[in-house]
Amino acid sequence: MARYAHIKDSVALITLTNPPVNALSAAVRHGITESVTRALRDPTVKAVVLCGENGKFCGGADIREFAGPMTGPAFVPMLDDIEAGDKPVVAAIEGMALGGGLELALCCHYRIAHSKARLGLPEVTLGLLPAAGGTQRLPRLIGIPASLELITTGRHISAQEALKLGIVDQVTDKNACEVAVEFAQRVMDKPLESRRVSQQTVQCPPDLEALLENTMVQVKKRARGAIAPVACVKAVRAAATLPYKQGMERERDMMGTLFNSGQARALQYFFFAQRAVGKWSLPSGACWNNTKPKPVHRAAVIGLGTMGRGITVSLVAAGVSVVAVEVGEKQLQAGKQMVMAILERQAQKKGVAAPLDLLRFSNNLKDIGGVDLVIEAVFEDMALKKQIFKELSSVCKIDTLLCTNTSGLDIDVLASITGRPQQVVGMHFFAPAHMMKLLEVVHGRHSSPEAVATAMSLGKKMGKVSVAVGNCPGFVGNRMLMPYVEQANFLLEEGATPEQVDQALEEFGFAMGVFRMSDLSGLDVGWRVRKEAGLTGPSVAATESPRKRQGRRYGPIADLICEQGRLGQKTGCGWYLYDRPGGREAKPDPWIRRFLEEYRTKHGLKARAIDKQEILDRCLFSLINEGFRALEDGIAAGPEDVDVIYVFGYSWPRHMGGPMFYAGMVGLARVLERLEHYHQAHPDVPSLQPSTLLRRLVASGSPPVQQWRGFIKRMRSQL
Ligand SMILES: CC(C)(COP(=O)(O)OP(=O)(O)OC[C@H]1O[C@@H](n2cnc3c(N)ncnc32)[C@H](O)[C@@H]1OP(=O)(O)O)[C@@H](O)C(=O)NCCC(=O)NCCSC(=O)C[C@@H](O)CCCCCCCCCCCCC(=O)O
Repeated sequence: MARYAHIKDSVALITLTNPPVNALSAAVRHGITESVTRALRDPTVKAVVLCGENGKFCGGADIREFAGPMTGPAFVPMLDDIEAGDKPVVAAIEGMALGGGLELALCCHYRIAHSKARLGLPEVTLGLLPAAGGTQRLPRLIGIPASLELITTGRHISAQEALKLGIVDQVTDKNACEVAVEFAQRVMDKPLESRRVSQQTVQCPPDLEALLENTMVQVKKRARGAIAPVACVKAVRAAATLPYKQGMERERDMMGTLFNSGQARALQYFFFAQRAVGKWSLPSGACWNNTKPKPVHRAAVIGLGTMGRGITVSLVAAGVSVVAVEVGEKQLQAGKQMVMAILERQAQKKGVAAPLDLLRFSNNLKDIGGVDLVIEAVFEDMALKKQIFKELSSVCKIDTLLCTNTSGLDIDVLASITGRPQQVVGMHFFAPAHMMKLLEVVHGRHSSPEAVATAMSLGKKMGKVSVAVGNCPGFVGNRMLMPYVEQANFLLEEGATPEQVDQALEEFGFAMGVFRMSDLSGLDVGWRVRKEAGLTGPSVAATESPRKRQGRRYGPIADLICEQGRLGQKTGCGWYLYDRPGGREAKPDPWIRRFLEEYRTKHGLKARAIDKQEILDRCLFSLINEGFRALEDGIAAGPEDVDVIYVFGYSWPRHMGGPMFYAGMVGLARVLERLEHYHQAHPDVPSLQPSTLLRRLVASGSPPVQQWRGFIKRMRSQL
């Protein structure tokens, strides 16, 4: 796990060998300890170079080991011994030095980085802090302000930035290992005292207290209840105010708390969940490693509204040449201006030229004949989309992939309009599409594995986290959102206010509560969907009770609000009041309060006090229940898919792992019991009826979320 070689007469070369990222597993730590001891004892060795196999220095501690009891050499004494040794140790950083990997480099006396290497202390993203001396050594090396920023965000930086900050001593375009060996030969006789970072004093800025306090306020605001960023600030404070040894004690104590926390478990689960969703598979057995994607060099985007603009920007930014089509001249010009402005802003930030040569605008569908892939992003109207797909199948070359950005309409219906249903897939982006990381790739009944592979790989190229999902109304994300929104509406009928519901959800960790989110995206979006579904509008029979649809409870409040022209931020009022149309600051609206009182009186409803727990239980558990149903139906392949969708697409707090992980944390039996309780109280609300999968999991002793895929497979094969 660490290879030892004696080279150039006087240099010991120690290579970490634990593919794919040379993580510091117990075996690797054994290897390092043994090799360093050997080098320090060998009188013919005058200097040591530490590097990683396959051009990767080290990706940090082995995260998988955190799930069980830690064995093997402890990190801190191992690193302290390297630093205290009497022979210079040079870290040759290629690929990455992250987390424990960077901490390993920080205890070396010199650091040489390859120009393409990335460095960082991302422990905070795993619910931890850099507990192998990172919080104490980094501030001594680069000062408090830069350390605070790097440790609390977990940001990866380039070798060039690391050089500027003083983290590395040299950056090279050559083989970093060879450069480090030459470097080691030059410094082998130099004194080491000044090179031991732990022995240096921390340079504190004069306004230290204000800086720490200010950072704490910012971090708490961003953290939405996450505890690790707060601990990171406290650990850096310890570096600034305490001697090294005491600082290390603070670091260890805080790590002890974080290490065993539910948040750390959730974030570490989520790290692997993100990687698991890339390994997609279809019911046919086709999957990520047996299907080759087609290259996409030229694409077309149809429709230059909010979605089309964001998709165009993302494609161009990924190096794909795009023809953006919009039929109306006014919309075309407005879209063109916006797309170019965003691309120019992005390029300015990076200090490069905007790739405008990749971009063409047209008002004629015939201009897209030669593209490899089309993404339709017009208004959410089935008739319009059908007409476009019909045209696309006649103007596009025979092997062009036809994709739709629908947020929930039936992919199979669109595919059936074309003469090439196997080449139709959904690419459901989230607004704003150039910022949001999530992409649902929807496979229809006829979608070919190659079409799915191409959309998945294009999504990755565009910097998205692509999740393959099945075809059903709302796919995974919006399907689960329906019962969540429905419960929030019912809570208003029963006595809650929008701000009370939102406050409970925001305290839970959502960036925005359901009503503020709805105001932001526009209340007309859901209104249109409900009209299409025949739940409201002229298709509803006059004899139908306003609070019942097809024998089920229905909450018409959102429809009534829309009928008043209150469509959210864009109209200056929705569930909240804004200072102007397009305003952002939501204020409670006395009009809504009055409206709700009158509504309840009209329908003979008596308002009751509703507590935070009931709000959370009903909104979250109904959403989770639908997640179980999506798993049961095979629409989502595994709980990781659902969780990644919710964290990246719907701002579910990452430190809660995602809805399915959260259900496991709360206890599946409790989720089941609460759903049963609320379903008994509201028998006319089917979304509260516990799903079969949830019942079966509970009956099987509530296995951990990591085992659900196997369980679901077995459950399906027994049906
Ligand atoms: C490294 C990457 C940037 C590479 O990205 P890339 O896109 O190229 O590849 P993938 O992301 O797909 O990864 C490939 C493959 O590798 C797996 N993997 C990656 N990194 C790790 C890792 N660190 N450990 C394990 N496995 C890893 C990944 O899962 C993929 O495999 P798969 O099968 O899933 O496809 C990118 O991967 C990346 O960003 N990695 C994570 C980097 C990171 O976050 N590093 C920090 C790790 S945490 C750490 O280092 C902590 C240190 O500070 C040490 C602290 C010492 C703590 C000691 C414990 C003390 C306990 C005290 C408490 C006890 C209290 C008590 O109970 O008494």
